[in-house]
Amino acid sequence: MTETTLCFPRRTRESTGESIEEVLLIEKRRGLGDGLYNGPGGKLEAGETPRECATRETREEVDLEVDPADLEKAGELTFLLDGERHSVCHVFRTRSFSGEPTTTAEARPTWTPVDDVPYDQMWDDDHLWLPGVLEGNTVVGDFHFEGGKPLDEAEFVEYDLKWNVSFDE
Ligand SMILES: COc1nc(N)nc2c1ncn2[C@H]1C[C@H](O)[C@@H](COP(=O)(O)OP(=O)(O)OP(=O)(O)O)O1
Repeated sequence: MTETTLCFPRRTRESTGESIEEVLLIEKRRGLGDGLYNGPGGKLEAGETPRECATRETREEVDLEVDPADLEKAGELTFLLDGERHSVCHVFRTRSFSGEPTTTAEARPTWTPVDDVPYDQMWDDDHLWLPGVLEGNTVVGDFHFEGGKPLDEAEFVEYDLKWNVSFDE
């Protein structure tokens, strides 16, 4: 069972008198979920906390600096494959970052209006939990996939969600 992270940087952009709420998404260019839109993130390395992992992955994937202490835990998602726990993903959001997101070999970043998130080009479970997370809620979820590895070729079959949970981290 693997622990992973996702980080969703947020900003409010002013444009011709309008405030536009945006989230930084990446188009993943390799690895699990290649070709899908997601937040920056990846697997925890030995000795790393989820916050440290989210910070490192955001730097490595899009060259954006976030401080682990500025990350707000927004979700804990368990992905099950054929009844076995495949991975647990710690989801963070933040409005505090420095630098400009940059395309790397791993990811192509795009500031995306929260009303225009391309759920049809994301993992099948994302439309169930990401809108609530982008509205400021917290969530714990179990997502069941079937059909064998890799996870991104398996079929999403069912889920269970609990909203507005508290996280100690
Ligand atoms: C199953 O649904 C998923 N939804 C979303 N939104 N994100 C997911 C799902 N399953 C996995 N992920 C995320 C979790 C991680 O951020 C990445 C996968 O990370 P992994 O580490 O396995 O893949 P790589 O980026 O190739 O590896 P590195 O850690 O070496 O960067 O997908």
